[in-house]
Amino acid sequence: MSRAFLVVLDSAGIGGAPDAGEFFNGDVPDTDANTIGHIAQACAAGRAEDGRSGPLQVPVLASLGLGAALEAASGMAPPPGLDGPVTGAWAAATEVSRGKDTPSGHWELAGVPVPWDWHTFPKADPCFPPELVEEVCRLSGTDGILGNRHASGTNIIEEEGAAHVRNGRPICYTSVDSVFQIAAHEEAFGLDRLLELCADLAPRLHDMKVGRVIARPFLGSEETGWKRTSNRKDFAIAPPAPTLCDWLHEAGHPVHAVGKIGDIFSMRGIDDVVKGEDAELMEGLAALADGAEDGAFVFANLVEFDSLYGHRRDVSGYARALEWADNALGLIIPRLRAGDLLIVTADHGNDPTFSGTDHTRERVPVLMQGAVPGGRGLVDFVDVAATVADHLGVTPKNGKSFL
Ligand SMILES: O=P(O)(O)O[C@H]1O[C@H](CO)[C@@H](O)[C@H]1O
Ligand SMILES: [Mn+2]
Ligand SMILES: [Mn+2]
Repeated sequence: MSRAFLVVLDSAGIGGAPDAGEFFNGDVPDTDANTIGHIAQACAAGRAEDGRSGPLQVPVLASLGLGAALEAASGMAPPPGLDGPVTGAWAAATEVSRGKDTPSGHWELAGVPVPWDWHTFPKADPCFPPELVEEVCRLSGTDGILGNRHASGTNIIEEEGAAHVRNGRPICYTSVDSVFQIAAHEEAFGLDRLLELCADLAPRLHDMKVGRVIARPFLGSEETGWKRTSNRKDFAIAPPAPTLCDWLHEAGHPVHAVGKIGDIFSMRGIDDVVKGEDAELMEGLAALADGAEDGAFVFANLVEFDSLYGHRRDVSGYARALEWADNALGLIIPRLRAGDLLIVTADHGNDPTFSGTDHTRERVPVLMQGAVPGGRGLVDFVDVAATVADHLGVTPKNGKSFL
């Protein structure tokens, strides 16, 4: 029996979402956002020269069909670096869930579109209701909170880090996503205390249809600067129905998660999880390519495209990360066995050339190694789940297989 590997490059969208005009960064609709397309254009124009140079160098993703998927999704002619011959199987997928966030994207890729409207907090200052603030204070034993507004996570640590270390109040903030995020110093506040606070708060926020409470621990000082650590933890609402992980798990297939996947699916239908920074996750993925059992499903998320570069609007950084991942995937592919299927995709966009600091509503690439080569054109997110299930001999509960 063969295996299936589903790798999500978090936020690597390819533009063209038909409903992008209904999603915003500040006052600007996401209509023209195109994460991969705009990064490739910036690279080709010499506008992404920090730590790298010239056209985007992603020969593996390009030969799997990234440029073709980009063109099918958005009509953009593939820029230099994405314009070579295609030998893989590819598609461009459209999302229907009403959120441009990580859980919506992943659940729908796993066969379960989100049936509800997420609760988001108003772009006001303060943005959280007083009862919620009281609950945070009660649970954390503090006399107030810091933040209480929409913010970028790295900016708010700059703004509130010193006060936090002085008065011990947790830094609470949100974004256009359905999230309640708490940043706290690992030593001054305590990592375990932060994780416990988030775990205790999560049920109340999930009842409000807030998708995630996210612990954002950091270290450092005002003098040396602040740095977020990889001890981030997402306390996500559970998927509304059994997902691809459950379909396969119930049919007796081992399911291995890499990265945030365990949190996103509340560990449902998942046997074990590899954690760490993206470089460690990529090593974990390579080890699973070598060692995962026959019939296994390996589901990986690489988050740093989004967290380190997309939200920070860092075009060179995003391009460097894509080039690094392309090289690493090129080393993993030869380690796959005959009959294995690898799908590389994304969960939403986060165009680093775009206005604001939030995700962007986009179509995503579906690049396949191990399927019959050729283009499948425009498909649905749920078709990815159907394809993986079909490949492993399990009848999909949703979607159409590409095989
Ligand atoms: O700016 P940071 O803290 O990275 O936050 C970002 O990360 C959140 C969860 O992925 C998003 O909703 C966005 O707010
Ligand atoms: Mn994401
Ligand atoms: Mn994000």
